[in-house]
Amino acid sequence: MQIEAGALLKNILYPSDLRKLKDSDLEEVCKELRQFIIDIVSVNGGHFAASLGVVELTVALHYALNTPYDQIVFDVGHQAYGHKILTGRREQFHTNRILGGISGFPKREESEYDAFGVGHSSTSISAALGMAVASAYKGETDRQHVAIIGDGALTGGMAFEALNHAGIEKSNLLVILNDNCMSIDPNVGALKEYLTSITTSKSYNKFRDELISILAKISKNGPDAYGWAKKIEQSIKGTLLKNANLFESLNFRYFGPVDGHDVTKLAKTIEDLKNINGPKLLHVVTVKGKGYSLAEKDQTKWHAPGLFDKITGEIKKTTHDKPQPLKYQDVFGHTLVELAEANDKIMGITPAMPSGSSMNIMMNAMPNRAFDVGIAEQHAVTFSAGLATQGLVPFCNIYSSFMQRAYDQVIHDVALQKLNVVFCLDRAGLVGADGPTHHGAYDISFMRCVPNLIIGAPMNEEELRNMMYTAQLDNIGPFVIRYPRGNGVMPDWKRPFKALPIGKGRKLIDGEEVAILTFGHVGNEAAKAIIDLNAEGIYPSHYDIRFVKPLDEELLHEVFQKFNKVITVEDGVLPGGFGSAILEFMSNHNYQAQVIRLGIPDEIVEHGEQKELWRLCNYDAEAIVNECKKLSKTQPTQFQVG
Ligand SMILES: Cc1ncc(C[n+]2csc(CCOP(=O)(O)OP(=O)(O)O)c2C)c(N)n1
Ligand SMILES: CC(=O)[C@@H](O)[C@H](O)COP(=O)(O)O
Ligand SMILES: [Mg+2]
Repeated sequence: MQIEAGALLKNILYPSDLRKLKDSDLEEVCKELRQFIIDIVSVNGGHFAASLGVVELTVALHYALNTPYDQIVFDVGHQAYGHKILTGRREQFHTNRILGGISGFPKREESEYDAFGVGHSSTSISAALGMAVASAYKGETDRQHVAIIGDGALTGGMAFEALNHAGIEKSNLLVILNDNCMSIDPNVGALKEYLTSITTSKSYNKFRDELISILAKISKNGPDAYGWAKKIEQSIKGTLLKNANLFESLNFRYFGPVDGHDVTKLAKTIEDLKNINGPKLLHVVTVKGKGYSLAEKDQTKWHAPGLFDKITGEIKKTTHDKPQPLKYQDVFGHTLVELAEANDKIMGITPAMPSGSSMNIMMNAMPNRAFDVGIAEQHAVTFSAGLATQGLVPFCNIYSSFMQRAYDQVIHDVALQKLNVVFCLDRAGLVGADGPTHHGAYDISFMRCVPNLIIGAPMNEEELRNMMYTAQLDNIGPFVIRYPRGNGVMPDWKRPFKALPIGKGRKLIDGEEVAILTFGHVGNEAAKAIIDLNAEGIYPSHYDIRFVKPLDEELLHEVFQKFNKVITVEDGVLPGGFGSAILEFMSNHNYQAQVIRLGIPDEIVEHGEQKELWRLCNYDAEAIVNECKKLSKTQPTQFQVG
């Protein structure tokens, strides 16, 4: 749906158009931009509050800088909607996150204004520093490089690795810290408390604005003046902050905190900072959800609210004929509390996703036993390992794609030491509208090759509960449980716990001619397919393999002794995945069969609705029906592997 932009915004196709306006027009541009974001996100969905919070910052940056020559790197990128609208994509913005439409995150192939592809957090300072160093090397002394990083993203270790490096480079790097005291949930940690303390330091704030513009003016007048400027700055800051500013200690010149909603002042400040060389950090204070009062009040809910009525603020429920089963994440959250009530060794850990993972259920019920450690996946894993060394049973819940960050920790700190950490990988498989940065595509492949791991995927809520129950029973070493984004399939999910035999699958349907082997929730697609196939007189067997490691060899011998036509289905990449594990088994035991592997192909899968993507990747019920029909017609003269 096309939505009309305001009178000024309508004439801004690119930042060069914005730069033709007077600075007295900027406030109106912000108003129109904010309204445009509200209009489209309310009918289209997507990330909301973060983009509203940086409207002024975005306008000021494109006004003061010479983009795309000057480069802006957004951290995470969920706040870049204003940037997209101002940089040639206003007319496509209604396709945001829709199959075939523009991406919800900055993406290099989409626009030359998107200096760096993002989605995962805490990368902006490293990337912008790389660009700044490259520019210096190429003699592009006039080029500006800006990293915009939120206070949440700054809790990620990578951001500190980059600050540490940038502090000794002379490159022209501006880090803008967008401080709104929020991650998706309220931001956490000592750093957050530190930022609050400098934001509220009255004595320092008194001097800040004057200091920035005086420095910029003096700096412009040559190297001597620059030396004087530095001295004045150091003595003022030294007195006021007693050399205690974290960023100053890392050789950054620290400016701020400034009001992130005063667009003209922001534009002037950014203009001034262009004249100050070396690494510098501008601390900007904003309100997440600014300009939409409901979002300002409940920032977590409005981080990505789904569709809503922009007038009443009512969030629209997806309409279904009958009540939907619970989301897997909620089954996890409630089950964890139930288990923790009975087992006082259980602890909960999430790196910055309390609401997304439903770890907040345990955090509310047992605040001393559940931790949000910030956007710090590596730390989350090794912290869990530490807990496990003391006989506790940590349930460390990490989205599959964010777990990519902590791979060495899984191997070095958990698997090698055979520690009883339970990894719950939420959002495993294709996640939908967030797209390739967030698809939990790789975990089966990258986990399967690590010794000592047990890796299971529940086909439904009852199985998830039983896997979680089994994982905490005995000290059985690291246990990975992967499950998808979205709803389960059982209305009555809360069934009594049963211990599962580790490495044992189950035969769900005893059929003939073709065996369908599934791993996890995709088993439900096979179940649907089998109903359709039966109607056409085709009766395949269905095995829910449950554990990709260790594999149920006994069950697989049964399969390959009976069938020479096999389909494997998984919600993960085919290279090295579940189907590959089955091929390895066949090869190890000299079985020959025609095997069709269905799953995510060896290519980047873009954004779209989950079901659309399953269709596109050919592993939904329809695909299983088609492949099964093809197989059942084939009379193999020669065995093939597909
Ligand atoms: C590595 C990684 N872990 C977790 C996330 C999920 N995530 C996306 S945005 C966000 C909060 C970011 O907070 P902040 O940087 O302060 O931005 P704000 O939303 O406040 O503008 C989190 C935790 C992510 N994108 N990447
Ligand atoms: C930007 C980001 O990384 C998160 O906001 C992510 O989009 C959350 O995904 P879910 O909606 O699946 O929790
Ligand atoms: Mg924040």
